[in-house]
Amino acid sequence: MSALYVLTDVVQCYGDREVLRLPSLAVAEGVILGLAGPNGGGKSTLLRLLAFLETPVAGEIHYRGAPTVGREYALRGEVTCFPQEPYLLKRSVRANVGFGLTARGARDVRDRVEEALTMVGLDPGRFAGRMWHELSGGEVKRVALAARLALRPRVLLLDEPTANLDRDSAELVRRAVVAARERHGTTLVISGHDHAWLRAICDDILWLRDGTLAAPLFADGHAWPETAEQTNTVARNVS
Ligand SMILES: Nc1ncnc2c1ncn2[C@@H]1O[C@H](COP(=O)(O)OP(=O)(O)OP(=O)(O)O)[C@@H](O)[C@H]1O
Repeated sequence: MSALYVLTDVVQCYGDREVLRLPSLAVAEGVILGLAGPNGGGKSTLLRLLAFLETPVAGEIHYRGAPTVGREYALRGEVTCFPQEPYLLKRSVRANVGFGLTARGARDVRDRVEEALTMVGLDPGRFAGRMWHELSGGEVKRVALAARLALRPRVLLLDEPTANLDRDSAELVRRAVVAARERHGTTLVISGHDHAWLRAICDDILWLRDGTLAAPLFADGHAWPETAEQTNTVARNVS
C-alpha cells in the first residue's frame, strides 16, 4: 500500500496554546487507523487537519504525494467527515442519505441509498420513508453514517462514531465501516474511547496524549500504552 497522507513536523496551535505536535505520521491508503487517548489529547484536531478543515501553523502535510498547503479547499471534496454529533436535514431518511449524491449529480441515487442503509443495518423498506423525527438517537447516527457511506468516499474520518450507541448498534457501525473498505477501498481514520471496539476493527491504533503521539496500541492488543515502549510508530502498512 502507498501512503495517502504524510505529515512531517506538524504543529497546531489555538491562540498561543500548542495542542498538537507530530514529528512524523504516515497513513497508508486503505488502512483503518484508530485514534485513542484521553479527552483533549488532540484526536479531533488531527481529524480536522486530515479533513483539510484547518492548516497547521508549522510543518507539512502531503496528500497523495503532493503538498496540500494552499489547496485545502479543493481537497475537502476528497474527504468525508462523520462528526461527533451528526444531525439530519428535516427531511425523510431517503432524502437525507441521497442528499450528497443528488448534489453531485449521481444517477443511481436510489440504489446507492438502499445499499448504504443496508450497510448500517437499516432495512430500506422500513426506514427510507421515515421522517427525521421518527428515529431513535442511535438510528439518527446510523442514517447519518449511511449518508456518508453512500458517497463512497476515498477517505472517511469518523469522530467517536460509537459514542452513545448500544452494543448492537456499535456492532452494526463496525460492520458498515469494514464493508466500506472492502467494497470501495475507503481509507478510514476513527477516533474513539471504546478501545475494545477500536481493537476489533483497526489495523493500527495511535495513542494521542497532550497533543503528542505516545505508545501505539495494536489491533491484537499486545501493547497497551501503559506498557509499550515504542513511540511514534505509525500505520504499519505504509511502504
Ligand atoms: N477551537 C478550539 N479553540 C481552542 N482550543 C481548542 C479548540 N478545539 C480544541 N481545542 C483544544 O485543543 C486540545 C485538543 O482538543 P481535541 O478536541 O483535538 O481533543 P480530543 O482528543 O478530540 O478530545 P475528546 O476525546 O474530548 O474529543 C484541547 O486542549 C482543546 O481544549
